[in-house]
Amino acid sequence: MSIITIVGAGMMGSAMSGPAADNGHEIRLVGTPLDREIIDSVRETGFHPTLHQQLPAAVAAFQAEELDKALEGAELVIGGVSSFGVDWFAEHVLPLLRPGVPVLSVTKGLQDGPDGTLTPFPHLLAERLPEEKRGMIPFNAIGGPCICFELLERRHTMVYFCGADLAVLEKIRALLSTDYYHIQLTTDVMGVEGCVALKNAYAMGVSLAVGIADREVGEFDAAAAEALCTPGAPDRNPVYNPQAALFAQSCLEMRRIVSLAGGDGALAGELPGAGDLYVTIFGGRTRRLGMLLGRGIPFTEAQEILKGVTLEAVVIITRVARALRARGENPDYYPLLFHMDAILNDGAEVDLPWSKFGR
Ligand SMILES: NC(=O)C1=CN([C@@H]2O[C@H](COP(=O)(O)OP(=O)(O)OC[C@H]3O[C@@H](n4cnc5c(N)ncnc54)[C@H](OP(=O)(O)O)[C@@H]3O)[C@@H](O)[C@H]2O)C=CC1
Ligand SMILES: O=C(CO)COP(=O)(O)O
Repeated sequence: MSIITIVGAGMMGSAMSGPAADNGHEIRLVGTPLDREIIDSVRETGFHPTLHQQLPAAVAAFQAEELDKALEGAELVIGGVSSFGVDWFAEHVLPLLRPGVPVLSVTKGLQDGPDGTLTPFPHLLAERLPEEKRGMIPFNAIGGPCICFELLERRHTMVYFCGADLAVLEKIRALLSTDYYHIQLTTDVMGVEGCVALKNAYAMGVSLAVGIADREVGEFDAAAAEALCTPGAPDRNPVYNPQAALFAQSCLEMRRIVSLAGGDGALAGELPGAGDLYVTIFGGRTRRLGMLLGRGIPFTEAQEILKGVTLEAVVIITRVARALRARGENPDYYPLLFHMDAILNDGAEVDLPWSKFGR
């Protein structure tokens, strides 16, 4: 039995309590200052209000100000924030980490630099460690298709754990592996993290086709809004050829971008790329944004409709398009990405550049 501390009580961080509990560990779930109500609820009844699921009995909940106490004796720290919470994590959590205790993050995203570099979060966090702790904390991440609800329902789920040191990754796998949580290991952090961040961007791109087809059903009214914004609602006008073509184009562009950034581009056709793209198109939140935009709803209006929903696609599309521009890359090599950037950042209408797709 080990102590595992999860920092960030959002949906995915909290869902990691499933495999941790099934391995018999003591689990401490710490909220960010924004997670106060979640922590109150978990403390009172064990119920997680955004996951709408009961957390395992082994979970003890802590408010943000109890972070130091929750980290005492921990053998693994799981970072549960979204890309919007990475600065908070760097500022408030990094200074409290104990040397030698590994971090495993669920966060999917990349940070771009002025020269067009794309940095995965494990590298970014390592750079932001206080001087006296540099090199003393191994940062690792989880990448791959894993919808939080299903992990907590103990559905078969296969992911990668990535980090610089295979021996550390082996130890973390031993803490969390179960007969339903299948974990592969790799030291290709850029490959895995690049793919899983980019799939959020491209899940929006593929879902544009669903919204475009929905235009044929009628005006954008209450029924259309419900069909497009309710998780799991069936498509009103199901069409698959355009989605399949966009899916393939997404894999092609992900391969090019990940290779350019220094990762193994082949992963774009495997679990972190195609696998995670598939699950996000069918089960993720990003899908709703793509469908609304495809329906012809301007981005600012779509944002308003989806207020409160975590949408990382917007950030990743903006950052990666900016990085590719900074590198002087030919936009015709990434036509779907640049079209998505124009829709979000220049108010462009959805008009998929079909003639530019393919090799
Ligand atoms: N949901 C899923 O199925 C999966 C998600 N992921 C990844 O896991 C990460 C978390 O996603 P998920 O749990 O779904 O998202 P949630 O929105 O449920 O949780 C996000 C977490 O980050 C915190 N956070 C957000 N903004 C800030 C901020 N500005 N300062 C401090 N903390 C902040 C949240 O606090 P608060 O809730 O109060 O905003 C919360 O603890 C994402 O990067 C996502 O891509 C990976 C695999 C699957
Ligand atoms: O990353 C995810 C599944 O692996 C979840 O995607 P969304 O952010 O679109 O919900």
